[in-house]
Amino acid sequence: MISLARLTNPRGSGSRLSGALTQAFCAVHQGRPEVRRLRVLVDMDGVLADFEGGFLQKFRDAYPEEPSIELQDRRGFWVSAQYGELHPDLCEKAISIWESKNFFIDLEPIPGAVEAVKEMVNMKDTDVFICTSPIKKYNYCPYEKYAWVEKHFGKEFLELMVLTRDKTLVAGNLLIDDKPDISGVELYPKWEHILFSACHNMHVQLRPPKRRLHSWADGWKTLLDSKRQ
Ligand SMILES: Cc1cn([C@H]2C[C@H](O)[C@@H](COP(=O)(O)O)O2)c(=O)[nH]c1=O
Ligand SMILES: [Mg+2]
Repeated sequence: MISLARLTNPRGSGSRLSGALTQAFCAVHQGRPEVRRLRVLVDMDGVLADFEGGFLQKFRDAYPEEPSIELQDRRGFWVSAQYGELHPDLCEKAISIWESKNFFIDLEPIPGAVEAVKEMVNMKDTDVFICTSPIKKYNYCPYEKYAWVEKHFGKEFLELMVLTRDKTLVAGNLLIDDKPDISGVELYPKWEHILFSACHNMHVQLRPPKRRLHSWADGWKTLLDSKRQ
């Protein structure tokens, strides 16, 4: 017979994920009502890792003669599109920056992000996943996204990684993400999208009831509580 521990934790790693499964299994087995857990999906670029700041610094280092865009003048999610409007060549030059080795691993954490997510994973009845879209040029990006999480959070957080180009397929209660429009094959994603403020989306007017998280110093715990039943 397969033991519960083996069923929920096949490699013997004491993860929070297997802890959640164990709790649910025990609750049902013992006839207790299962506690509704809150599942929070947290984006990486622009929410945990400072993509925009890292890009601007590396773009200026690589192309000192070219014009660049101050963070306060960024508009629209796609950096490549805004640089392409300055000059057609600059779209490709911008892309070359995040396609380069060490771009993703060198990104600085967004202020307060590491502390907030470390606290979030330890909250009662809460499951957290890091949900991020890799670029299609896969030489460095997926590897470095894992390495970044290990570097800033620790090995055990690798269990929480979800890499997908379509976040609508991932089920959760909340998706904290800096991209204003998140679309994909699922027309009715399970999550409520919370727009995380970033230089490129500051001027986006949200249609109610859409909500923002202005920074990790903003009330993220209140936000989570608003989704609990
Ligand atoms: C600004 C910008 C970003 N990308 C890429 C870089 C990242 O891999 C994703 C964004 O991921 P997230 O999970 O939505 O944060 O998009 C890009 O290809 N072009 C751009 O201009
Ligand atoms: Mg993002």
